[in-house]
Amino acid sequence: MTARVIDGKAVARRVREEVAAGVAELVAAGGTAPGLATVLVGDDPASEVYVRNKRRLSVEAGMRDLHRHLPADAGQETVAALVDELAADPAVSGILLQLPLPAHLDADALVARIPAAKDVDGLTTDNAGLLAQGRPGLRPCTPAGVMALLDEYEVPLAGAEAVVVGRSVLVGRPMAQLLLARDATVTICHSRTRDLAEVCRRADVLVVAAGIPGLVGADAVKPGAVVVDVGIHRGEDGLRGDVDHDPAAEVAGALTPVPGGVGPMTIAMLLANTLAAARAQQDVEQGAEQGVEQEVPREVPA
Ligand SMILES: Nc1nc2c(c(=O)[nH]1)N[C@@H](CN(C=O)c1ccc(C(=O)N[C@@H](CCC(=O)O)C(=O)O)cc1)CN2
Ligand SMILES: [Mg+2]
Repeated sequence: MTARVIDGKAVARRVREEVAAGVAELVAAGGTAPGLATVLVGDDPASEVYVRNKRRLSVEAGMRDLHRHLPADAGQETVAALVDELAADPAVSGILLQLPLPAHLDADALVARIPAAKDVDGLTTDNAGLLAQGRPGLRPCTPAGVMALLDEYEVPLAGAEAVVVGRSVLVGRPMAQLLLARDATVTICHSRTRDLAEVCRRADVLVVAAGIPGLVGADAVKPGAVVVDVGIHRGEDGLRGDVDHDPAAEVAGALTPVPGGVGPMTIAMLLANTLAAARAQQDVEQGAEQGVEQEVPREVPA
């Protein structure tokens, strides 16, 4: 068997087109184009590429690029002051603090300063708490992108065995919550899991976000399973993921490639979150003008 290729590039393009149509509709209805503030601290080459792509694609979707760049030696107070300034700026719909930050900075403390309504990365404890409680909120972009791919390919989730390898705040934990919200039976694996391959082989849906190149081989894949590879590693012969692709493709029913799988979805979902945040903020402003007491509506992007 050779696995069906899950084409993240194509799905991401379609999501971005839908977001662009949503932005145009918001503006045509008298609203303001969403403003995305990407914040890059330092000059990590991979982060520079990701932020450049986020900016380019946000502009292509009709958004305003409110990018800010700080030097690698910017102190905690300086970054905190910038986040506070963006938080207070009504032109800013969404704030994205590109990770990883230089090691001398306390990333958690900085993320905590982002208002939940502008947290287009879905990383604040407010948005994580809403997700944990199964309530609407802004969702982390990579796991939201994985869910959009699974839906696009009509992967059944209710009652399915889902295994997530990795427990990061950015991917593994929210991924497990999103699958749980869709009634999958979810297992989270990590560096201390005994017999990883055996646990993975139970999965109808296997999501690998461990950050270890080629960690998951064909022996860890149930025949016919849907395998989603979140890893991205730069080697001498190009990019590779956490899954040993070619052998796994002989066993899986469907598999995401690296590149061209989950990566492009991360940016597409960021744009969807930014549009949702802008809509919610502009609804609130209209509500306030009409004297209506209204809580910030937090939409779950498609
Ligand atoms: N604040 C955040 N920081 C980081 C996040 C995030 O979601 N929020 N995720 C990753 C990096 N990331 C976005 O920031 C990201 C990674 C990969 C891609 C992507 O399109 N990958 C392509 C390959 C691109 C290449 O050639 O390098 C692919 O897989 O096809 C987009 C975004 C860590 N930081
Ligand atoms: Mg630190």
